[in-house]
Amino acid sequence: MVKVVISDKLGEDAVRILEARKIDVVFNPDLAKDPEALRKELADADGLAIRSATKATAEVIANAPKLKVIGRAGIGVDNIDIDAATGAGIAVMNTPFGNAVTTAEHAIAMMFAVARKIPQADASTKLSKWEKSKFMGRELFGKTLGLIGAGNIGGIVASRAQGLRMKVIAFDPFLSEEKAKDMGVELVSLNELLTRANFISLHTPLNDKTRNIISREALEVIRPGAFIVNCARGGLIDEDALAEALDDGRVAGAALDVFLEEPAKEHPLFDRENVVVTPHLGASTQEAQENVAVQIAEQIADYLLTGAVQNALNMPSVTAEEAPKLKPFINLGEKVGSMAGQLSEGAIEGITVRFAGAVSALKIDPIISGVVSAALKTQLATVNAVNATALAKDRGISITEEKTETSPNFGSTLSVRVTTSEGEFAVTGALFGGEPRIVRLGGVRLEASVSSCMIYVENEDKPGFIAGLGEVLRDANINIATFNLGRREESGDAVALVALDCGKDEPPLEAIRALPQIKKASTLRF
Ligand SMILES: NC(=O)C1=CN([C@@H]2O[C@H](COP(=O)(O)OP(=O)(O)OC[C@H]3O[C@@H](n4cnc5c(N)ncnc54)[C@H](O)[C@@H]3O)[C@@H](O)[C@H]2O)C=CC1
Ligand SMILES: O=C(O)C(=O)COP(=O)(O)O
Repeated sequence: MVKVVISDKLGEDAVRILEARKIDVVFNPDLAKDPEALRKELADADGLAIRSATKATAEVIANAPKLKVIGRAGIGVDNIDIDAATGAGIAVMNTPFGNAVTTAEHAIAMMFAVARKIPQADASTKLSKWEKSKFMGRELFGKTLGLIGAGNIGGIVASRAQGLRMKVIAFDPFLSEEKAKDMGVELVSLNELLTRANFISLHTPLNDKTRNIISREALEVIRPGAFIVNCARGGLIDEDALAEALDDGRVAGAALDVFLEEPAKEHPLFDRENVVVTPHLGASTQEAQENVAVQIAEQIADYLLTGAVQNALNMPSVTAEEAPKLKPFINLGEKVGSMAGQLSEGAIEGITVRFAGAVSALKIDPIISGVVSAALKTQLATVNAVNATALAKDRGISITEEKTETSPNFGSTLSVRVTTSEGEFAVTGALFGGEPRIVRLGGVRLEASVSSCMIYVENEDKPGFIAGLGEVLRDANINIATFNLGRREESGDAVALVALDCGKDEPPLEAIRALPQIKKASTLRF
């Protein structure tokens, strides 16, 4: 039975959806705080569903041998070691839209809260102090809001702020001028944003480029009296430098939902009058939590049960409708790619995948990932369909795709040409009744199914070869399962693809190579 561990406080709907799809669910939010217990639970788990409290570190991933998918019920994935997951062939998914409105609303609420000192006034009034003159605030109308990051959440914040008649500027190097114009947002440099904005709101992911984007230097040039709102990630702000800027009045106030270390039960910034804080509540509304729980449970179940991929950060998307159509071609691609990889000699420099016929109309990225992964497996132990194309790119191996709508003799064919330092080798396959068949091998036509232990032989097309090969295999007590021959021309070069019942035993390659007509012999494993 497929098993999914939920180690964070996800909405109950997630359990209901997974169980309805006959998945065994372990729902234990305490696991987020107990890495040892989490590791034990993950020893036989296929999926892991989390929010921000669980840290899916390289160590956690290394101890989860069956894990196939990590689903983040939310947006930020900085608590997941994506490189480690990719290396282990684990899909990492999030729910990019489910909590975006809720988080944008929280940022707007925090902007009001800090500008009008609402939490402080609330606490004081409840203590019967009625300090009306103490809580003089600032108006948002007509002020400039500077967004650092204007994607989903930043974009929603922009539209709400425009409704409040704020002027919105943004620093976002990945946002086009055209999109910014559509949003009614002026794109500026970070420096210009810091010097112009009355309010600054952060909405980028946390990564190596954005860590400490509000640095000590940034706080030195910030417009005096500006307010800072952070509903993205704690690591975006240098918290020590912010404390100093708040103390000397350069920053008028800060509203923080997120902190460098969470849970933040004690924090130097908590003592300050001009700081408003919430405990990472950005996504915490009933609506958002229902959305993300339902979405991630469906995405995880779809992936584990049908192969459909939605909102993955480390692999191409495949819809539930596409998945069953793609599955046989992914399987074919793996066989053809593996055979081409195993039969090529020298360091792989390029892989060309040619799609002919009906397959060319399908989504080919997942098939290419399967081909590349299988072809590289002879050279790279850690390659898998999730990391294959990235790994190939890293190593300077070119991946080329070619498509043609027609395939003269078959409904569809898939050809893989592997180019190496020594030359090139091409294999073509097709589906017969949904099963992979090799239909062309090194330029020679034949027709062979693929089995777990095979030998590939190139020989001179002369009488006596088959008898000789049969004798060698008989002497080794290895049964021939199927024998497929093809040749370039009469009495020219021939190839044979022989399936053997050899289990784990190695075929007697040296004896085969010693036969008089043999030019080349290799073992193939699938
Ligand atoms: N407080 C909370 O509970 C929540 C926090 N978040 C945080 O909000 C972040 C943003 O979420 P979305 O808007 O949905 O993501 P998004 O991916 O739609 O937008 C992020 C934007 O940041 C921009 N960006 C990336 N690198 C940048 C850089 N170096 N400088 C400036 N801009 C940069 C991107 O171009 C993009 O437009 C998430 O990554 C997450 O960490 C998200 C949901 C809830
Ligand atoms: O979706 C996000 O990125 C969030 O930060 C929300 O975090 P949470 O699910 O509330 O722990």
